[in-house]
Amino acid sequence: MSRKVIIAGNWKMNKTAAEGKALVDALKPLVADVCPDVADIVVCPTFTTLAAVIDAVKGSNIKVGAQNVHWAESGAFTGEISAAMLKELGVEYVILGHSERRQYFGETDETVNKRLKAALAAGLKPIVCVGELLEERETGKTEKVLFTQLEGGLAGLSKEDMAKVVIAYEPVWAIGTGKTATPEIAEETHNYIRCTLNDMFGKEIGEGVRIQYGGSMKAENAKELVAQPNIDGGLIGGAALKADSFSALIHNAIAG
Ligand SMILES: O=C(CO)COP(=O)(O)O
Repeated sequence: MSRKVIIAGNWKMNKTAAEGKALVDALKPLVADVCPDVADIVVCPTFTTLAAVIDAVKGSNIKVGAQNVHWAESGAFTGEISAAMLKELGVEYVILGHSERRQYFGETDETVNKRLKAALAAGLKPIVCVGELLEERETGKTEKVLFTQLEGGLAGLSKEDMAKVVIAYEPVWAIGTGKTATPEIAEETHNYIRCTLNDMFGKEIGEGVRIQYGGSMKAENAKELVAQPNIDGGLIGGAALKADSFSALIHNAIAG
């Protein structure tokens, strides 16, 4: 099954609204040649930068995602943002369960699952992150960890809902470290994720789910990674913070 490439920039806690607009203004002409049928290009700014970026991408092939969403519709949840609030702004995608949220903010598979259901109910397209720690890989626990994250994070989803979900495989040891998983290691793990999704939701759904790689992906390694049969794009941190490096990465990934 052919799956459309999806390259998403996770800006993390970087870029004010003015800086985000400047980045998108610089990126637009550099990626204007990328046909929307060939690849989805997404940028995921902070909540406070979303509105400026949504305005700046108008008329371009760049889509916008948020970095988190709360599961409740509204209520006494100081500091949180609902799915309806994101939808109203014009947000299309939302990153869920990033390892930094798991590590620093108490995110669990259960809360990822609640956020995921709220995002889907509101019509947002979720990017669900999974990935193992270095110690887990070194002690042979990678598949067990990924299975638990997928089983818990995707619990109770219908096939129809799963068809709308993107999975991001981000080995925690490769995030921001400059250490990329080799294309072989990444493909082996993506293949495991694909097989797990096939078992959970049936092949007709699992084979269609896009699985991004994330962790020190850059222009230099994007082509080889995305050339792997089960790697359908990337979730990019550092290399997405500059228009020229992100554009080069996107073009190389599409060539993969
Ligand atoms: O965490 C990431 C994207 O969500 C990856 O970050 P880096 O590309 O900076 O390693």
